[in-house]
Amino acid sequence: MSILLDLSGLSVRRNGRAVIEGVDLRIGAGEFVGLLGPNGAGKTTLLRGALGLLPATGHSSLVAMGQALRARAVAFMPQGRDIAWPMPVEALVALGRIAHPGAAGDADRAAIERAIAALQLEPLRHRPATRLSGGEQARVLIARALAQETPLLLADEPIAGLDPAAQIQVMRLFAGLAGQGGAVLASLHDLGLAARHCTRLVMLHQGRIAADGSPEQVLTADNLACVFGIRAHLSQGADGLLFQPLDTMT
Ligand SMILES: Nc1ncnc2c1ncn2[C@@H]1O[C@H](COP(=O)(O)OP(=O)(O)OP(=O)(O)O)[C@@H](O)[C@H]1O
Repeated sequence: MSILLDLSGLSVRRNGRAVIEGVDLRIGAGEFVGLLGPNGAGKTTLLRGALGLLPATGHSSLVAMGQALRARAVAFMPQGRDIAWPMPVEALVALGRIAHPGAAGDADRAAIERAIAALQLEPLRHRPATRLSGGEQARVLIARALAQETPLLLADEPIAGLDPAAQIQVMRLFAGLAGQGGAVLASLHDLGLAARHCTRLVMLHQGRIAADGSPEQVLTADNLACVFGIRAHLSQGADGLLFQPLDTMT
């Protein structure tokens, strides 16, 4: 399995406080990894530190490769959905091709069309992106990241604010990217969708990895109680894993 992300001893401080501490994480081709953790656990900080968007100590293969190679190795969908300019949806998706010199060639056009089709944006393609709903804007930003056609995608809460059908479509899309030999690392709060669609889960707790493995290995009663403070039920149904939160521990 070729390794597309290699972090070792990655630590990030914010405001003088250690927010990510000594994270070791290797992600290989074929993996769709859900990055889980309660609010403030450090998911965004870990993603941004791995990308070199926040100063970090330790090793990140993405930082080590330098900016030019990185733009072809990884795409990033940030948590913030701010779209500043009223450019048409298809022009915004096309920005994903900036790392590929010779923009507007056939390969670029094809990549943009694939991304628009994957996120079902055809009816919106000529609309100014600033005049879309929050969920529609999220789909446009996922499409921009997909148009980059990198082997690795990092996505920070990509399905937040999407309706149930769009959430499932995006999770299937990411699983498909992994199935075709890419890799996806996505922070997620929906543990049910994470359990059903991710090949592997990484659970962060106070800046450290508390659990890393298959959904069954990670979503244990002990981990859910200790890290999330909830009681929940995980079972194997006819359609796959079913996760049901039941109550808080307090
Ligand atoms: N700009 C900042 N300056 C200082 N501390 C910050 C800053 N941004 C975040 N933090 C702190 O870093 C810690 C981790 O935040 P981070 O955003 O990485 O968490 P998260 O797991 O992504 O949370 P959420 O699920 O709420 O998005 C939190 O304690 C947060 O208060």
